[in-house]
Amino acid sequence: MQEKDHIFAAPIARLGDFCFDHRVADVFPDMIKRSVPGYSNIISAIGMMTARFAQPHTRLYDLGCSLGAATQEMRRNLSQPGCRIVAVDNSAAMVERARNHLAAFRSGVEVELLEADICDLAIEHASVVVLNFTLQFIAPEKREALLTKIHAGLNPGGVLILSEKFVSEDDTVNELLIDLHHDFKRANGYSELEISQKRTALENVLRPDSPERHKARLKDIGFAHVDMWFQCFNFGSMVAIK
Ligand SMILES: C[S@@+](CC[C@H](N)C(=O)[O-])C[C@H]1O[C@@H](n2cnc3c(N)ncnc32)[C@H](O)[C@@H]1O
Ligand SMILES: O=C(O)C(=O)C[C@]1(C(=O)O)C=C[C@@H](O)C=C1
Repeated sequence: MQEKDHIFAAPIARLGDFCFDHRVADVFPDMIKRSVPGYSNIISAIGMMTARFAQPHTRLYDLGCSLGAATQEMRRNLSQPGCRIVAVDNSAAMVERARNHLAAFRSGVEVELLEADICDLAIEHASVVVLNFTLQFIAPEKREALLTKIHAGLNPGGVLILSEKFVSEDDTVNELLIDLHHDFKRANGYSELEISQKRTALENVLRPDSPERHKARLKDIGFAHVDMWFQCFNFGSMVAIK
């Protein structure tokens, strides 16, 4: 049985910053499904894009893998020979649970699961790199260096799949998308208190960029083809092909 997310259900006197500790890791599948519109569609599409873009004898990276949902979908869709998936997260609680999750599925594909900061990771011989709702948690001043390193580590024809929460550059649309996201959370059973306490806890740690900012940065770094392939409210996913 999956545990249900009640982390922000009761009033919290001293609300700290949101972090990926063992309490979050324990309820993470329920939390992300009820919080991110389109999450399961994005996971499926990561599998579909893996099938298309994986090149034989290359590495595939799942950066900020949490419990390994994207890793598992990549693994299921990988038929190219000699590939290795490198799944990385800097939360010990996530990595510990990801190890158990991934062990529950039989597969011939090699997965290397690392507890590490993706900003310090070497990225080499890559054909597919996934940042599924991870870049938004990286300090804004470190994002360009990380994306530049990913671009350098990708083979020609390789792909970066970048899913993020966005901020709209139009204030009215931004408010609308945030309201619609909160409606989505209400419809998924979150209370007003849960929504507002989580919003406050995320304020200092999840700093979204606009789609325009992401696109311009990826193009400046040198990706040849960049576009949004999915968006629902203020959440979406982009592809960037080298
Ligand atoms: C929203 S979750 C990602 C969800 C996951 N990719 C999925 O598809 O289910 C963000 C993850 O990024 C990890 N993370 C944040 N900063 C990181 C860093 N500097 N290095 C490695 N992992 C990081 C967090 O620990 C967390 O597990
Ligand atoms: O719950 C929210 O409002 C979110 O922003 C969703 C979000 C995310 O985008 O990563 C935030 C933290 C949790 O990891 C799960 C989902």
